[in-house]
Amino acid sequence: MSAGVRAAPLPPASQPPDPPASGDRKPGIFAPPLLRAALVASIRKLSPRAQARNPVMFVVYVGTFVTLLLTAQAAAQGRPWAYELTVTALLALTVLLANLAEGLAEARGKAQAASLRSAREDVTARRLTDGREETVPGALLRRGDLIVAGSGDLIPADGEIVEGLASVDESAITGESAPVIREAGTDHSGVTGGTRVLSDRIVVHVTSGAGESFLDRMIALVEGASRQKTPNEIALGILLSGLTLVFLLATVTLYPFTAYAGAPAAPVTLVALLVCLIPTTIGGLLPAIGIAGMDRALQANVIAGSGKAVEVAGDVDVLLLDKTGTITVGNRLATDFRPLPGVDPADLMRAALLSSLQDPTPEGRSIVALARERGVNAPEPAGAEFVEFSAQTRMSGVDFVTPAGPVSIRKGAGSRVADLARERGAAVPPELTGITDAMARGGATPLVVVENSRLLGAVALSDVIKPGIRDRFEQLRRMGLRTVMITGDNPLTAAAIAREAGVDSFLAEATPEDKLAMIREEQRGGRLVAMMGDGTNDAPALAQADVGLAMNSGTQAAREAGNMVDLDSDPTKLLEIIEIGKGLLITRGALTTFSVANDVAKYFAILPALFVTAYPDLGALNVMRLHSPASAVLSAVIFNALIIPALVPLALRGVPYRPMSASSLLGRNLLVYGLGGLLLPFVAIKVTDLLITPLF
Ligand SMILES: Nc1ncnc2c1ncn2[C@@H]1O[C@H](COP(=O)(O)OP(=O)(O)OP(=O)(O)O)[C@@H](O)[C@H]1O
Ligand SMILES: [K+]
Ligand SMILES: [Mg+2]
Repeated sequence: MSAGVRAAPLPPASQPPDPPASGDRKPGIFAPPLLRAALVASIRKLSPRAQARNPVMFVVYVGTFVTLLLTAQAAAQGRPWAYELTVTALLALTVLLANLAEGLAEARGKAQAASLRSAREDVTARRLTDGREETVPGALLRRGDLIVAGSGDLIPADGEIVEGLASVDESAITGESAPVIREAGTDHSGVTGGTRVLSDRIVVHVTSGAGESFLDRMIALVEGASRQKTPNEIALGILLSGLTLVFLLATVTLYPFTAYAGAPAAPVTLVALLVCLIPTTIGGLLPAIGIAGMDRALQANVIAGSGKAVEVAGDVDVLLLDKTGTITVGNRLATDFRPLPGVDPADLMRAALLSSLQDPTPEGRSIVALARERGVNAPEPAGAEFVEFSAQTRMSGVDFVTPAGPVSIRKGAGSRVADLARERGAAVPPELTGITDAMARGGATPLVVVENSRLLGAVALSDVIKPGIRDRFEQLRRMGLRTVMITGDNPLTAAAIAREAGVDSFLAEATPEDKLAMIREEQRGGRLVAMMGDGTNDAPALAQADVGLAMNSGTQAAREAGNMVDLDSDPTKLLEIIEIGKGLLITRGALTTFSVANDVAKYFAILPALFVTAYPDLGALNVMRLHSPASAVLSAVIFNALIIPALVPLALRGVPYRPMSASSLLGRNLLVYGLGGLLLPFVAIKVTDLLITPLF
């Protein structure tokens, strides 16, 4: 198998566009092992320090102690205390259930991360010290170490290949069984701990020691120890704390009213009322929603550097995408040779072939294949010096010496090669633009070939638009995002592909510096920008973008510059990340709406019942006809506690949504979650009241 891979190396960037199904890594939300871990966590989170992180739930926490004291007081004074104790138990349950929601989210994230991590444990490493090889446990590796991995070896740590080339089985990380080629000095030099070398030998510069790989960092983030609140979470937290304060004042001022009416409300009842009124539902679910966003990124095989990165993805306004390999399949293949008038087609094909014999890009290899297919063959000239393609020069070629004199062949972007031909003293025939424009308008990339000072013609490189990409851009547009295609290709080809793919705009003949400038420009206009990349020259742009998704196969510089890494190295993953980010923000918004609507409804459900003794006239308002003030309060507190676990699946899976503009989405969610949140408590509290009435 490895021999086959070697004979026909796979272009590393041409993995299937569709991410592997992630269902196999997704355990059920209440799966027993997760539930057990979450239960333990929910007890551990009872410490005052953990509770103080969440102001809304902290009020419930303090309230529980207050009602406990009131229970003890009643018992000490010989009064009945069953009602007090029940309220205390229900408030404690509320705190525990909120902890459980967070614990479940953490357990899920940890389970996913652990299944990724298990691949890399107990690996031995062949470390190179002063040219000598020694075997050490993988856990002892440090950043900066050099290791050797040969055929069949597991790579013990994340790193960058500094010497050699190998085909690597990354299925342990990506779930993708096709081997990929990783090579020193290219944009595919990154290797990940836990993947296996199938053939050849590589020397790897370790970039993260034991416990500090991307994966380790993500596990720590999910585990909460190093989890920090995101800006949106902090803003919402302040809003919820404000609401809590308002309700606290409202509840406290109720007391004088009831006292004045001659039937002072019991302090326990006031605490219960307060807990029902403050936004405990969203307060309890908020951490779980944030963790779930990171979980979902991990399920998509994307490792996020922080929760903020995922969240920002949901707010992105502009998406910058590469053409070749992102919008198109990336296997740009030579499909035609078009000689200039007076040029023998065989001369064009021979020159194109010679200049490509050592060109390892898919473009170069396909030119060799097409020329041979058309019956042209030429051996590599002795002493040939290959000139590698670079995005700066947009050319590649070969120089060699024949008995007749030196020969210099270049092939590349039309404008660059025409300039070069002029420099070499050639006149550029007017027919050349006709040939290249015709190719470009059809969406192909023309490569112009020049031999010494003679222009020969052009090679057409055709690429195929990825299936389904048009629909995805359409979806993004409906969500209010703008897509911009950036390409090193000429404007005509760019325009043709842009039109076919349905992107909003494009930037052609772009250098890596242009990318960075464009991101800055958008950001100056107050927009959030997402981009993906894999090369060292993408690193500045990845660092500048608000969401920078680096390919795992990319260089170390790119992986460190971005704030996310895609283990599948699939450029279209950016679209998925944006959907995950949007899902996170929408879920948080929907559950906040639901929670606040709930609280309002509870207010109207309980108050009339409370005051009916003091003000019998309020009986008319008591539309729910609850059994008694005590049963009304208990029903509301029971509902308030149980709604938290009931919404855990929604919080973790995310609110289902269809791509649409922010305003129509807001309208729709207000209707579903606002109206639903208003009505549900009435029904649920009435049913609970009926169920517990026999106990009175
Ligand atoms: N192997 C090659 N040899 C010579 N010229 C090439 C080769 N590959 C590409 N080119 C030329 O260089 C141009 C720029 O290539 P570059 O990789 O920077 O951008 P691209 O692949 O066209 O677009 P994208 O930025 O979307 O990947 C191409 O449009 C083509 O004209
Ligand atoms: K509440
Ligand atoms: Mg390219």
